[in-house]
Amino acid sequence: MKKIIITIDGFSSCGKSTLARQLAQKLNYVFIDSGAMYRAVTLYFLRNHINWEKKKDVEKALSEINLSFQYNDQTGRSDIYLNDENVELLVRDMLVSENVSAVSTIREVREFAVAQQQQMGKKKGIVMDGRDIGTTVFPKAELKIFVTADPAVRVERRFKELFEKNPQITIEEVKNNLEMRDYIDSNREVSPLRQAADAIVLDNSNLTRDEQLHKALHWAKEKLQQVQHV
Ligand SMILES: Nc1ncnc2c1ncn2[C@@H]1O[C@H](COP(=O)(O)OP(=O)(O)OP(=O)(O)O)[C@@H](O)[C@H]1O
Ligand SMILES: Nc1ccn([C@@H]2O[C@H](COP(=O)(O)O)[C@@H](O)[C@H]2O)c(=O)n1
Repeated sequence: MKKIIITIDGFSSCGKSTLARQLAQKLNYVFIDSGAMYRAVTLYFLRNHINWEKKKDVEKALSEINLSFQYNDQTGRSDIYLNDENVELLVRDMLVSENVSAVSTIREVREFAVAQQQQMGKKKGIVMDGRDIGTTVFPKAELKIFVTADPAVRVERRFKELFEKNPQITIEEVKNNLEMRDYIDSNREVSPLRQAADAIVLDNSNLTRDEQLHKALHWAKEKLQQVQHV
């Protein structure tokens, strides 16, 4: 059976990774959270005090970074590794969230990440979520989904998730971070967050996780049927 590439883009915290992970599981496809790659690069820059305003420092730092995803038996999910260290939890830290969008504006960082993402999709059978997956990484993807949700709903969902790990966190902190990232991501020069012209929009403000999966799975099955006849 022929396989396809599915891209899921959208604003911060609208449920892209949740949907992409579940969809990949149902289809027995690879799931890649491209945001985790930008987060891991940011973690490396912060830890090593890299001055990311300086192109040479960025290039040297990138040459020292190896990113990979490895399956975690305990969680049943793929974790991001930075130079053989599992940093899946560390990259979700607020300090990383505060800096990741600035780091993601850097052309060299994007070229570094995009080249690896395209390599991962060579054999198709992949669901990748992010900001520029349907526009830049896989512009010819068979199925592109652009997820949206009401900003207040997005803040509430992310707050609920982070509060469980850190009861000190405030809703203002979460709201400011989402707004800042959405602004930088949408306004950067290289590969800004955009809805691809051929993407299907999925507003999940009032949908459960199961309902959004059901819709996406329906679109994926339709696409799969079409490509078998080509
Ligand atoms: N339909 C839904 N209803 C309620 N909560 C949801 C729904 N979809 C996802 N969530 C929850 O919302 C939060 C954000 O989801 P997720 O991490 O998948 O978003 P994202 O778009 O990948 O975010 P980011 O780009 O910021 O990493 C998570 O806590 C997730 O469990
Ligand atoms: N394709 C992508 C994916 C992510 N980014 C940047 O990384 C940040 C974190 O991503 P999450 O999906 O984990 O929220 C995001 O805010 C972007 O700045 C990107 O540029 N391109």
